[in-house]
Amino acid sequence: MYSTHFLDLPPLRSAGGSVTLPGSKSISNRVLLLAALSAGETTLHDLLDSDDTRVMLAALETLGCGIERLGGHSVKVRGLAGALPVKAAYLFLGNAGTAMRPLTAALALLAAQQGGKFELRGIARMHERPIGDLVDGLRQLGCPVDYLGNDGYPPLRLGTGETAALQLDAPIRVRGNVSSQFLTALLLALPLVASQDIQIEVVGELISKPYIEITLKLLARFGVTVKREGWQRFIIPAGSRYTSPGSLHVEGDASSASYFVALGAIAESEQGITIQGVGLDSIQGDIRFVEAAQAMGAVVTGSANSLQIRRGAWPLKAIDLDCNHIPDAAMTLAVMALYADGTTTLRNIESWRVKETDRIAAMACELRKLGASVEEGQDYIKVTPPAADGWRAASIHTYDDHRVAMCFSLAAFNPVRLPLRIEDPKCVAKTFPDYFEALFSVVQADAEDIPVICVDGPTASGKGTLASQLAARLGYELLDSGALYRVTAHAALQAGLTLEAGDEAAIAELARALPVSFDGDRVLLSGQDVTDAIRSETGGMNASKVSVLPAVRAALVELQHGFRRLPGLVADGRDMGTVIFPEAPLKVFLNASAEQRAVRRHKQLISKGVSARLEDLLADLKERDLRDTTRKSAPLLPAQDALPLDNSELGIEESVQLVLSWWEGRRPFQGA
Ligand SMILES: O=C(O)C1=C[C@@H](OP(=O)(O)O)[C@@H](O)[C@H](O)C1
Ligand SMILES: C=C(OP(=O)(O)O)C(=O)O
Repeated sequence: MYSTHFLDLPPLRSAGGSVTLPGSKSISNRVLLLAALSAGETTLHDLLDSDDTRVMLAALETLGCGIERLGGHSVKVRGLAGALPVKAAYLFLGNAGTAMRPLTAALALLAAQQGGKFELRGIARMHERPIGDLVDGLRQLGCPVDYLGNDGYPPLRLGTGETAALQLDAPIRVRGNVSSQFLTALLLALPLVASQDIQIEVVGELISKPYIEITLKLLARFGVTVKREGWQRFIIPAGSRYTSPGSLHVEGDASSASYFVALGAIAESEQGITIQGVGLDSIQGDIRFVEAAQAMGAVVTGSANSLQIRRGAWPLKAIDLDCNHIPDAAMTLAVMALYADGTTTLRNIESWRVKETDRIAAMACELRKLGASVEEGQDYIKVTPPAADGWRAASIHTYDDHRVAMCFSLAAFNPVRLPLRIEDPKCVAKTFPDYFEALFSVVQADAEDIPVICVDGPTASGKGTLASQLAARLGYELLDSGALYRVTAHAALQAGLTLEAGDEAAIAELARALPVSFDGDRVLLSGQDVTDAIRSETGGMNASKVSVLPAVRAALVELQHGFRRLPGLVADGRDMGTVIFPEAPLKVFLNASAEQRAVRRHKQLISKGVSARLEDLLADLKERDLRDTTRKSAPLLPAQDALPLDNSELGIEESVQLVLSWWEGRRPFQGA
């Protein structure tokens, strides 16, 4: 997951390949709760692992449910069979509607039935998301529910600690026009108390109906068949009781699929995009996003459990669509609309206003930043794409809304090839923590569009620390080119070669196919950890020796270019700005006095328990400086356009901030 403050996407060119989607949020949280309420054990496979499911799992554990993590997205749940071993608890449910609403109903009923008292809270936004219609329904049933903040919103107290008589005779009336999750919550909870037939009557128009279908299908998997009359009346038969199906596989998330369906519709591609884990047999309503994408021009084929998408009509065709049945995936249509041949209208989406943020306002604001014309109404949005010269490089504010972050990433395909900034990319953790990794695995940018920051400088100048900090803050790849020379020298010695000119051709041969890889701070050669061996003083001297050999330097060029990957690169070395990435948009030449560098190296060695004499280190360092600056091939020199940074008197954070401010000055997003 990218936990940076922002993630800059370079303009993207094309896409192709296959992604496997994480499990469906809606199914994961429903089956977790159903398994917890059933008798016996249920093993759930391919469960979503994200913020929303973590709060559900933590809540169930707090309530005394046995949860065993089996690894690889499988979890074994030991059900409570409807009995409450823990009668009082405080539960934090983040911003997960699929945890807050169903747990409210289940715990309110169980608290009344068995004498319990529970407090349910979430993040600030959860306390602005309505729950009054559900609470009204629960109060009709005789459940004590108190608002602990504002009336109609969480936090809530359920139960008093005493039992309360439940009134199951009269139909429970629940409004369905704010969120379908209130009806879902009652449907999931009422089988726990169905000593008689229980009727639910939906008042007003029910929204997001396909989510009720998911609920009914999963209830059936756990042995409860609800009778229904259209969308108005639902009857839970007397004697309903949850029975575990033993094990259950969770489908990939159809709402998450929408970003990759859209990608296939937008991006040029030879092979198209394949989505694994969800397909035409899905029980999730958002699978019908495919029809909307087809209407805009996508060419989609599918099987039970996978989808293949290719670009068809281009530009996309503008549509006018009632999106009430696909409220989550419809946000993706609003971004596809940027590539359409006219104005796209998405209707009947008032529920957007009470989700992770006011999504109609948020989408309108961010689409306008990109240059689109947007009209918003209480329950609709109309998007007209920017004119060819009207696109702007935008910094997309994401409002702690995973879907805003995910759908706007598709704006990086803009025809004028502007980069795009996604603020707070970690908000995708709600349902798809590795969204950007998945995106980068199937999209391509032109190499020259992928930004590179070069940090060159002499030994012990602090390049490594500065470069790795910059890479971490920007979410960029890191190339420690010095390590490549160290590994080459190590591999050459292992192969019985000398590090002298006589073996130059053989070392170069070896360097060309160097089986090196990086795993965080660890350096691997043919999968073997060689970090300590190459990071030693001798390792450094050996690197300096092979690095004077021109054939070796040439052999490593391609390997180094290969590190220029999405979303960007910080390259640390001695000739990054002069030879390897001469067109890099920012080059820093880092330096400090030889004495300062020797002192730092000395401290570093002492802290590792290696004894060393300061005078020796200073002499070695001067020797290396001389060799590096006077070698014939790519001597250590600042690039002409490099910015000098003498960090003799600067702390690490000061240097990092300074370079980040230089970088920001070269980005097009100022004032966004
Ligand atoms: O029941 C569910 O799993 C959901 C129902 C929908 O909410 P509304 O019914 O509030 O539209 C949807 O937006 C949400 O992401 C998940
Ligand atoms: C509305 C959403 O979430 P929640 O389940 O919290 O309602 C969503 O995921 O888009």
